Amino acid sequence: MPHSYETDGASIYRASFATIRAEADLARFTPEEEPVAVRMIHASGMVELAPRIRFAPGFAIHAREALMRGAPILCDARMVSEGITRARLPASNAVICTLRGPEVPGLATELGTTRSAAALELWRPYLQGAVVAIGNAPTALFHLLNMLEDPACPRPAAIIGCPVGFIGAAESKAALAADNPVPWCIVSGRPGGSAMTVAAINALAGPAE
Ligand SMILES: C/C1=C2N=C(/C=C3N=C(/C(C)=C4\N[C@@](C)([C@@H]5N=C1[C@](C)(CCC(=O)O)[C@H]5CC(=O)O)[C@@](C)(CC(=O)O)[C@@H]4CCC(=O)O)[C@@](C)(CC(=O)O)[C@@H]\3CCC(=O)O)C(C)(C)[C@@H]/2CCC(=O)O
Repeated sequence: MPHSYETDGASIYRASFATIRAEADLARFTPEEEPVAVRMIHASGMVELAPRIRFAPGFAIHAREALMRGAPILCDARMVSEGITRARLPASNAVICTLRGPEVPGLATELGTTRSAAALELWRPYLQGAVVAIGNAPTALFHLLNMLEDPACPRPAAIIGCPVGFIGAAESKAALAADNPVPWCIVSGRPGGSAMTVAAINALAGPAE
């Protein structure tokens, strides 16, 4: 007997968002933050994620305005850059991931760090006013914070810092929230990942559902 299931994509999205709004505690989010949190929960399948999603004051407004102005989106991993829905971007924004640049392995050896962290050195020409999306590598987020300690380093408009894992993820996100270099969004603790980070960008880029 064939399985019966919902086949309409738009209906699936509608039902998902309605379920999240019925089950997750979203009361503390501002109207600008709420659609971002909903889409991050949607990408993770976990309404329990809500208390871990944290925004610096004004993050959602700053990030959305930057995207509207045409800011580039700087991604730590291809899983992030590939996931961004180009049709939602308000200004045909450039989506940049430098991880596979031919110079990156050598740079990583020279700097004594991971390729994910070294690749951020290639962000410098694009960093001013950009929207940063770090969804995989804790070392990338730590490296960005170290770069931003230099007052001469260009400032992004907003940072989504949601690396995942057991080594450095919680610590790098706590450091971002504590250092407060520019408006940020984090998922506190070990959870995070490319999918949640992409979801945050896709929410900021397009209309609220
Ligand atoms: C230690 C690393 C971690 N990776 C994690 C989780 C995932 N990574 C995937 C993939 C395919 C990639 N991870 C790399 C970024 C690679 N991962 C690392 C590094 C060794 C170090 C980064 C760090 O610690 O900050 C990193 C390599 C590097 O030198 O920077 C990747 C580039 C490896 C590669 O293929 O060469 C690659 C990213 C490719 C891309 O998208 O461009 C996973 C899919 C794992 C898998 O294949 O099984 C998964 C994706 C998670 C996600 O949602 O993004 C961790 C858990 C983040 C981990 C760091 C923390 C830890 O606790 O270990």
